[in-house]
Amino acid sequence: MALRSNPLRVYVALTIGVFFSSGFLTFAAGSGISSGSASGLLQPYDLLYYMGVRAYFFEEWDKAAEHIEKSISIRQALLRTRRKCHDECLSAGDGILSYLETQTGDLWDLYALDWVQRRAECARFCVGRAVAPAGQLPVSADIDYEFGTRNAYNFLQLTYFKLNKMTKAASAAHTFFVTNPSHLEMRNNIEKYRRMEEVSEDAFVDREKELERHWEVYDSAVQAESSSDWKRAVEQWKDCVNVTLQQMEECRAQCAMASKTLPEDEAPERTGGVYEKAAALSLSLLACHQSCVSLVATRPGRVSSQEDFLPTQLEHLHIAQFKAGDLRGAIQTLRSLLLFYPSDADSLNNLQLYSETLGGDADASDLVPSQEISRYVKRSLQEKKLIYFGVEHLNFTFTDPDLWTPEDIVPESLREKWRAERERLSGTPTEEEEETDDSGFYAGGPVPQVGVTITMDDVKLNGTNRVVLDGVLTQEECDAILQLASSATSVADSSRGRRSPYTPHERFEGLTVLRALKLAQDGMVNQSDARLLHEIGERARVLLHSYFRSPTGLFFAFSHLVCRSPIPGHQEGRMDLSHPVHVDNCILEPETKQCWREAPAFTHRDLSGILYLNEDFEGGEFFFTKRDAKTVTARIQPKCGRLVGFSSGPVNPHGVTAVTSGRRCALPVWFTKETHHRDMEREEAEALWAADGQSVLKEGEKKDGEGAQPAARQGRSQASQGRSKEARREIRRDEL
Ligand SMILES: O=C(O)CCC(=O)C(=O)O
Ligand SMILES: [Fe+2]
Repeated sequence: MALRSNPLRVYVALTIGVFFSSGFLTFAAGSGISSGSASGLLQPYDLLYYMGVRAYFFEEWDKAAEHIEKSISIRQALLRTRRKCHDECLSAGDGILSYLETQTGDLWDLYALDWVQRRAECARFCVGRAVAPAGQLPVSADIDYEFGTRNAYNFLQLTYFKLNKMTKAASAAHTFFVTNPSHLEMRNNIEKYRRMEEVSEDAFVDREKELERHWEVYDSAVQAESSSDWKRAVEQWKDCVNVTLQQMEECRAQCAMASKTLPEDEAPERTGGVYEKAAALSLSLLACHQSCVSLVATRPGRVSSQEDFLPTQLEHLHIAQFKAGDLRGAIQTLRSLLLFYPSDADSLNNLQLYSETLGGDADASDLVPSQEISRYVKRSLQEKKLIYFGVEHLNFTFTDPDLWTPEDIVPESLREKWRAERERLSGTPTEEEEETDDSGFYAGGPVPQVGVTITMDDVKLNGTNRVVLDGVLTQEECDAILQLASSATSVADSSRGRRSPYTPHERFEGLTVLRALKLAQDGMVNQSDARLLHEIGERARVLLHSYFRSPTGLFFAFSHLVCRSPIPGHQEGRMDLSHPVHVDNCILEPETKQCWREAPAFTHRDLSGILYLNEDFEGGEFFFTKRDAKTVTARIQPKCGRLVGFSSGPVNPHGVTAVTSGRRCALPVWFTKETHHRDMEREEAEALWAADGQSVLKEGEKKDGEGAQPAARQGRSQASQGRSKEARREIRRDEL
């Protein structure tokens, strides 16, 4: 599992550390919390999860499986309970509704917010009957993240593998992979499970499928549509709308109990008195409801939601109904769609067309919008109205997830503010925005190594914070590293490498410093070559740190020697890239030119470098583009000793053209300014060398005179002493 760059690995280890030192787990174990429901009430699932993870790190596999499974099932039971309570409390506080009809102005808002609270209280009381008090407390953001990213299944996968329960391991692997599709190691693990005789195809089930059912229906609706099977498309789209509405309810049901704090810590002028605090609670509950729009519209493993999710489905549905000859259905669907966009010209035209085709029958009373959609839109508008009241008067912040919200829901004063903001922004040319880099790097510093030259700078590379340096390695050094790559590959796998994660037409071999060291310890590769691999990375670090005038220390975030080679027989008519255009620390959306700095991107990477080792291959050219991922701004042909460096952010989208013959080897290096994101695997290698009496750091210092980096060096050596054990644990977790 390539979790080395995932903050979570650190998190798991740290959490365990904290628990140990506070004696919390000892207390928990002593107090007999070993099952989910000793008292008949649901116990806190987060505690069980921690216990499971602890057992995992102690390699107590049976216990790990038991606790983690229990925490998953208790969490699911908790979600079900909340849903049941949500449904039971739908009418709570409805007495207040009659006041609402008669009140206006601030009093209306007061009553409305009170009504929101009554419902939430009812739900909390109801949940209290089934869940132990500790289980009712909001879980920490870390636990939310663990379950949100399905990391529990990541642990379960290896746990079951160790227990030799391959079917369960495969199912856990698949479940994790659904939300982590770029997880290279899990993909490889899944391939291994597929090759196992005892694992049948049925094993690859998504254990969390219930929550994603609407996507399954969505995809089959699209499929029916693309094969022009209109009758089936109608059924599937109808189903999709219904399931989406249900998922929305599931999601909203969790809000009454979701983590939420009274804004006590905020400045008094912001939170005011009791009324403001109570209002803030109700508002955050409403905002939580609204956020379900985006959550439900985000596919597992994606970061951005599908905009206008429900209206889009209605759009598809009415077209399918029209094609299938169900004009009455089409009219009804269009009327539902018009609830979202009442003045949409296309919908109105279509409505007219359908009505004319149908003759005078179109106004029949049964052709009204669907009740569910009417209720959905009405409720959403009510919520938005209240929320915008809070935005206007109570400093509440809210990002509306919908595109269809009518203007008049937003108070005039807010609209005025937004207009001014838009005008201010529209004066800024987008091109200019593209070129600003807030990384803190500033290209043009000195290059502190004899023989290294600056071949291309920002001007020649048409961009910001980019450089090409030559002469970083000698030919002998390149040859030694290439030899290391070959030896490591022939040891690792007789089929010479795995399929590339970026293209099916290439193989991809990766070698980290730690792996090289271990191979050297086993006598499979030269010890001196393994050390050279470490040392040249360090050389790149010192050069780039200096050239980009980094204001802080730079730590290795990750690095591995990578060779790419074409798979014979898969080369004809290749249109793909060896590495598609991407940005190293965010997810590039070329259509909008946005770059999302969020998982699964390696968001902590700040500076990137690629140190090339050879040129005897075809293709494999490195190129920079603009944010559209199309306009190439510079091209660089790899060769021995050439180092491309650039800041890892959105000013530097880049890619690699297809490697069509030969074998292209390079050492990508990524650096972070944040010490806690540094690469612990690399540190473990350093610690092992140090324990062997071979001071790698000293050698690095001699070579590049990196006296200017005390922070980095200190960080590394401290970590070598204190954290190598954790690092080893983490690595174990990655391997099958
Ligand atoms: O190999 C190269 O030239 C670039 C690789 C790259 O961009 C990456 O691994 O992120
Ligand atoms: Fe990259």
